[in-house]
Amino acid sequence: MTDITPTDEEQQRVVPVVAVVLAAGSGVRFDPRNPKQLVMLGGKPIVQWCLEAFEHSAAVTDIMVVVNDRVREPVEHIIETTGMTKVRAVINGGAERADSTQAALDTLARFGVPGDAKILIHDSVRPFVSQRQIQDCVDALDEFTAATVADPSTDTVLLTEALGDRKVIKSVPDRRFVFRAQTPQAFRYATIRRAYEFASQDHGFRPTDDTRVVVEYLPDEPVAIVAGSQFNMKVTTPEDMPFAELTAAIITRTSAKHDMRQVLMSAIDELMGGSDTTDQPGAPQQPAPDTQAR
Ligand SMILES: Nc1ccn([C@@H]2O[C@H](COP(=O)(O)OP(=O)(O)OP(=O)(O)O)[C@@H](O)[C@H]2O)c(=O)n1
Ligand SMILES: C[C@](O)(CO)[C@H](O)COP(=O)(O)O
Repeated sequence: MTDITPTDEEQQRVVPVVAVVLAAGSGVRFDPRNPKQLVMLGGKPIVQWCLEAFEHSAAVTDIMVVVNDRVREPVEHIIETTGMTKVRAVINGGAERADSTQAALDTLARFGVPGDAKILIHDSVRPFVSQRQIQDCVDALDEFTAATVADPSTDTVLLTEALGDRKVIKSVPDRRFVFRAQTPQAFRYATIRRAYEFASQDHGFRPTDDTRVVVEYLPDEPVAIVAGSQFNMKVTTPEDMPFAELTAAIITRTSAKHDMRQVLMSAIDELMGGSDTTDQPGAPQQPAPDTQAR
């Protein structure tokens, strides 16, 4: 494992924390005529939920969005009209997910991002990433060079092989060790860059996520698991929409209640002569991690 213990001088420096939001997919399994990253969910496009989560994160310093020609204009419109301040670039992706990540890594190199920068790569179609998950990814990189949000499998997973024209079970992994990969997937820049350099020599390699690139090509670098949840779902097919709509409605309601409590507490605070009520019993609490106000 690479030694990433910072020197005193390095500790004084602010390490960039860059969120890369991948939105260059064509959503074939959803509806290729209707890019899913732009589909409205609880009153705003799916990609906007993700962008706002990173914009509001205290840990994230910069955001890069990876798009295709079809979605570029609407995505730029969202960034402009919502007044996001952390988006540094909207770049073109590639044919496959890994090509889009590669495009982001190349752009970061051109920007001169340091090797110890923390890079969080996120699917634009996982709208409900929580502030806790983002922060836990950032923190995990103080100990590891790679980490991924993942959710323990509640299903028993079957690994299969072909037998004639059927599939039969080859093995059944112990469920206690089985997790479902989610995003963000987080890396020190030098680590993910090196893994992708190796992968680029291997033309048949088609990873569906970024941690796999580290697992395959840098097997000595452990990839830490960060707690995910079922709410950090990916919108993959139209069947995912009812659950997504329900989750969006719950978050919007919780967030509205939270805002109302904030207004009331400030009013009370003013009436009481300006005492700080935010740390006292009954002071407004953050909504539960998975339903944090965005
Ligand atoms: N060439 C690609 C392919 C995917 N993605 C992004 O990576 C995430 C992966 O989610 P997935 O459900 O696989 O998205 P799509 O590739 O769009 O879906 P499909 O495989 O059904 O076409 C999405 O945010 C997608 O926009 C990307 O930026 N560039
Ligand atoms: C990165 C990912 O979201 C992890 O669950 C996933 O691998 C993305 O793409 P997929 O094509 O749906 O597997």
